[in-house]
Amino acid sequence: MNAGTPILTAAQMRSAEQALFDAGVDDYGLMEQAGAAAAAIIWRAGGLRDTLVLCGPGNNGGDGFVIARLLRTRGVAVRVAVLGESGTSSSRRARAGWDGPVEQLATAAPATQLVDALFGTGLSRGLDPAVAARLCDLSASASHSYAIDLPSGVDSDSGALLSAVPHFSICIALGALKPAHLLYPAAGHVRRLICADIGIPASDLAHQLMPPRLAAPGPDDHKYRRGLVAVVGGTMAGAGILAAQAAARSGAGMVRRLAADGLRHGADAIVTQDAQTVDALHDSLDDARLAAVLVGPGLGRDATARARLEAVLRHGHPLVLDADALTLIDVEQIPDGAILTPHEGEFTRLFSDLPGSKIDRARSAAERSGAIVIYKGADSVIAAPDGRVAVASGSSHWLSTAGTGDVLAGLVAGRLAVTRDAFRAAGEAVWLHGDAARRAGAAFIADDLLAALPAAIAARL
Ligand SMILES: NC(=O)C1=CN([C@@H]2O[C@H](COP(=O)(O)OP(=O)(O)OC[C@H]3O[C@@H](n4cnc5c(N)ncnc54)[C@H](O)[C@@H]3O)[C@@H](O)[C@H]2O)[C@@H](O)CC1
Ligand SMILES: [K+]
Repeated sequence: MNAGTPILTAAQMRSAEQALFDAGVDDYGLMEQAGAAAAAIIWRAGGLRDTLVLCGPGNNGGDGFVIARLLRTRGVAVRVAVLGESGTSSSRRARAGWDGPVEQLATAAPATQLVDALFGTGLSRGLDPAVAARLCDLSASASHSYAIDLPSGVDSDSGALLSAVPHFSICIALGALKPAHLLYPAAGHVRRLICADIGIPASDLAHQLMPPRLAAPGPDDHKYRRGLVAVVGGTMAGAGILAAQAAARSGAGMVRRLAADGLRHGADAIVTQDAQTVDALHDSLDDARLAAVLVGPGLGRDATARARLEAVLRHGHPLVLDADALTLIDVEQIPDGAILTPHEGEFTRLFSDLPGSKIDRARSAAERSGAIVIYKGADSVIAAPDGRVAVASGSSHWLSTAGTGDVLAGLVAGRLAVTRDAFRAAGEAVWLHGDAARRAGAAFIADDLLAALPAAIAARL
């Protein structure tokens, strides 16, 4: 998987900054660099619009003073309003560099553009209600608003809203992404996210999910080398058929649907095998060429479903567990290296007691189960047992419709068969699923994603 922009917690950000200072980087110099990067983005987006910069008491406020000074040198009509005194040496220096008037947040008049430099990663609790209300009012009066590093009031590590938070046109992340840039609800308060490079080294295991690089088949490829996928059917045939069709359009060489419902077809390219009985299912799974097996979509939750799941587990093929399989299985039964695709409810049933942010919980679940976990949602988090994490952003909210999970599960199985690398397959599948949704537009149904998949794949070759 391509390494995307790193995601750092507030503590990781502080140690990354400290490492720079230990290596001789001047701490005020870093603030100047951060402020200059942010000012350049605001200048490009906003030009000469009159601007109000809100500066808080910490280094986020310091960034605000640098931004104000630099915008003014470009001829922008800038005003500054503060909340309290500047409390760090760098922020005091930045404030001293601003030679314009300083207003108070409580009484400052609105402007066309608002720059929120009240709080960043140092926020420890929600804003005072009067301060939060003031921020929301000033933001509502502005036509464009910019959050410096983070919208003030969001918890950087979890993406929770600690107080009322307005919606921002642009959030300028400084040095690295923070979990709150990608995790909901905070992620929903920013229309556009830009990460400004200020020389923070990319050292962490968590990254934003990037567009994958896929390979087209070569001259020596054949259907088995490209990957044979089996989709285990159950009581609800439609879910398995959707998943099998997604697997068939994922780049895999061949897909078999091991049907429990007779021989109802989806696409003619999919081989449907009659595997109604557990014995027949065993026979079908007894094939060393199987590169990925998907079980769960439409499986059912009764004794027959459980027997089918246990048959699958006994064969030891590379596995994707989805939907009903995640409801039937216990954590200790999950084979090492399997891929799990839980939504919130399934995740909570399997791993109820895990603390922390969605990233923390996905990472702990992967470590505990030995599996690759795709913790689904508007902000899907992919975690591996070795600590690697990729977070997908910007997915279409139209995906919240029946059957899209079956399509994702089929895609995951297909990419697993192609790549034989579970973490990579998970990332590729989540990306392609999101891109297919973007291509499908509005009010689509799960079947429409299937039609969009070849173009999504072609775009990544
Ligand atoms: N270390 C550095 O030199 C750099 C820091 N950067 C900026 O610095 C920010 C982090 O700075 P800080 O650690 O100073 O933190 P913040 O500026 O986010 O805020 C910390 C201050 O706010 C107070 N505080 C926290 N929650 C509060 C609340 N709810 N109500 C009132 N006061 C509250 C704290 O006691 C502290 O005084 C980053 O987000 C980024 O904007 C960037 O300039 C890059 C360089
Ligand atoms: K801010």
